[in-house]
Amino acid sequence: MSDVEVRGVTTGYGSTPVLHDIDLTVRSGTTTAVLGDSGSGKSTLLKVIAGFLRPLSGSVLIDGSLVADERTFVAPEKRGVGYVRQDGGLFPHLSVAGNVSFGLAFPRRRHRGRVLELLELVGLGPEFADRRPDQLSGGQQQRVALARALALEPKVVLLDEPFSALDTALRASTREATASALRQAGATALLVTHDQAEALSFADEVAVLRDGRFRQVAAPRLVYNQPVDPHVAGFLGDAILLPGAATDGRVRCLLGELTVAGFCPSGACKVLVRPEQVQVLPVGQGIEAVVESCEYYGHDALLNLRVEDGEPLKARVTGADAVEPGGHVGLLVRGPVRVFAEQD
Ligand SMILES: Nc1ncnc2c1ncn2[C@@H]1O[C@H](COP(=O)(O)OP(=O)(O)OP(=O)(O)O)[C@@H](O)[C@H]1O
Repeated sequence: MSDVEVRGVTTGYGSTPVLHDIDLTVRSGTTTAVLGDSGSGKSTLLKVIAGFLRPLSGSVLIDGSLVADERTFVAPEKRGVGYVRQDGGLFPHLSVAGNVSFGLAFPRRRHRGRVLELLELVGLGPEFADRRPDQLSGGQQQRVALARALALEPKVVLLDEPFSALDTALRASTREATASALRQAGATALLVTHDQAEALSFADEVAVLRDGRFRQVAAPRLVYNQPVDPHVAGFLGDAILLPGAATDGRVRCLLGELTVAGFCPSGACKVLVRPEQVQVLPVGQGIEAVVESCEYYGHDALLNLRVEDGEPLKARVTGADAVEPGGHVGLLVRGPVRVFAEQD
C-alpha cells in the first residue's frame, strides 16, 4: 500500500471553491480520519483523491505518482483506489461472492478461494458467500462492501461515512471489523466521519476540517489534549471554556488557580477544561457548585453544574457517582489545563 499526498488543493463545484489550498499526507499503511461538520468538504476531499472531481489548483499524488493537477488527470479506475460508500452500494442482483469478485477477471467463479479469504478478513464466514445483499444486515453489507474494495488490492481505501447508517451496537462491531481488516491488509485508508468518537478510536491521525480548511492534523491524543483552538476543542468532545487571567504558567478562573500545560499567554484568556477533569467531591471541599441536571448514561453520567452566578459547567462521573439535581458538591480540577488567547 502507499502514501496519499494532497498538496495545496483548491477545488469545488463550478467556480465556487469548497476546499481551499489544503495539504494532507496519509502515510503508507496508516489510517487518517477526516472529521468535520456537515458541508465542511469531507466527501469533496475523497472525490478529488478518487478522481471524481478535478482540482482547480494543487496536486494529488498516490504512491509518489502524480494523479491530478491542473494539467494531469488519471482516470479513477487507473488510480488503484477502493471506495466504500455510506450505503455500501452493493449490486442487489449479485450474490455476496458475485459482489466481492465483481472487479476481478473472468470467470469469476475461479476466485471462490480468494472471495472466502476476503470474507474471513472482514469477519464473515463462508455461509454468507451465496446470500444476496437483501439477506444481510446493514453491518454485514458494509463488511461485504469493504471486502469488495479490498479484492482489487487497492493502493488506498477511501471510506465515506461507512458506519453512519448503522445502529450503535452494530456500528461498534462493524468499525472494529473494518479497522482489523484494514490493518491485516496493510491498507492506507482515509475515513470521512462527523463522529468524533469514531475518528479518535479508529484512526492513527485525525484531520479536523472546517469550512474547507484543515484546522489541525495530528494523532488522536494530541488533537484531543492539545487542540489548536476552542472550535477544535469543542468539536472533539465536551469542552468547558471559562474566562481566565494567566501569568507565568498559572491561570485564575471560576474553578480556582490552575496549572497551564503548553503555551500560556499573559493576561485575559480562555481556559479549556474537559468534564472528566472536574472531580466531584463532598460539599466543603474545593469550589462549591449545585447540580442543575444529570444526564445518566449507565457507565457514566454528565452533571450540569453551576457555581454561584457563573457559567454553566459539566463534570463527567461514573454512573455510580451520579448526583441528583439540586445536590450541592465541591469541585476540583485534576491535572493541568490548556488556555487559548482571548481572541481565538
Ligand atoms: N455535486 C455538487 N454540486 C454542487 N455543490 C456541491 C456538490 N456536492 C457537494 N456540494 C457542496 O459542497 C459543500 C461540501 O460538500 P461535501 O459533500 O464535501 O460536505 P461533507 O463535509 O461531506 O458533508 P456531509 O457530512 O453532510 O456529507 C457543500 O456546501 C455542498 O452543498
